Amino acid sequence: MSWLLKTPIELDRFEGIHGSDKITIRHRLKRHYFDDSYRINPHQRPNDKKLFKFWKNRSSIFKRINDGNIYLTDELWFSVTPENLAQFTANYVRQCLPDAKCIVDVFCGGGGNAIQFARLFNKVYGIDSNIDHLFCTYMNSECYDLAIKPKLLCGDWETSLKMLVNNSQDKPDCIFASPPWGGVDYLRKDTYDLEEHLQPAPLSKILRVFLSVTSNVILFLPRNSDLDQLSSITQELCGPDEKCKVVYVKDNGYMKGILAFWGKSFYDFSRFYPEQKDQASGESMDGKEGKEIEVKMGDLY
Ligand SMILES: C[S@@+](CC[C@H](N)C(=O)[O-])C[C@H]1O[C@@H](n2cnc3c(N)ncnc32)[C@H](O)[C@@H]1O
Repeated sequence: MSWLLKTPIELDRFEGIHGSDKITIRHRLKRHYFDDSYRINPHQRPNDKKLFKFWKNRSSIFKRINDGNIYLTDELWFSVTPENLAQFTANYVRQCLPDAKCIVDVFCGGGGNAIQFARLFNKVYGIDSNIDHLFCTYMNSECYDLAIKPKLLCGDWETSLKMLVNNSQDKPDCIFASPPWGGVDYLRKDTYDLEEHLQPAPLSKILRVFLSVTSNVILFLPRNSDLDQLSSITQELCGPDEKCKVVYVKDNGYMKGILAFWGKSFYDFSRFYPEQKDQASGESMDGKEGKEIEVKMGDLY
């Protein structure tokens, strides 16, 4: 079993794994490394036909995917945040929080967002309960030439976040999360119920936990999310005067979802995007209306 000792995986990039979990996780990571599990051959269609449309648009997921060094599980094909959008989000957070050092990406998946945050912030943590996804984040970070690599925590979102806050000297300045929307059927209904369908917990629970750590929170949610619900949950948790800013984000002309922002630093949208005023679909800020923006490469550099 000497290969167990020789893996080039930097296990110290995986934080807070302990006891028997630690041994299982290390073993899994090493096995994936030596089997080269989940590496995408960009020229070969996925076996599952349902993934075909994602494969056709693969360079919008990771622009470097055609170099052959990107890793995805079947689930990640449709859940990684497209690179333009992840880049836009990271740039926007950087502009709004110029002094921020530490960002936590809860539900980090294959690293779409975590990688873009790591380009701009000193400390980035990624949390996910799926070790195969964390392996993909690790490998994908390698091919993005990052000076700062995300630190990864494997475990349930709430326990891992608490562990991070209690055991680390880094105080999160902002939490970003792209929680699972419950599969590709999320558009079947006109309005997406954020309390009933969001996983792994209702919006109010996720938001309550996040806001107990930092007042700067961003969630990536379905485009048909119930905005009245967003508004009432915001007021219930933050008080009647607090606001949630909603930005509708498009990529390639296609509406990908909404970014919901909590925290005063995120309010003044038009300061950064005066040219987008004509596209605004409302005055935003109270969670009932939102602005719409086409995400482009190079925004906010
Ligand atoms: C939509 S994906 C995130 C995609 C990510 N933003 C990216 O760009 O790659 C949601 C992730 O949540 C993770 N997840 C689901 N339930 C979880 C839980 N209870 N605790 C932690 N992670 C969880 C899944 O494994 C999945 O990787």
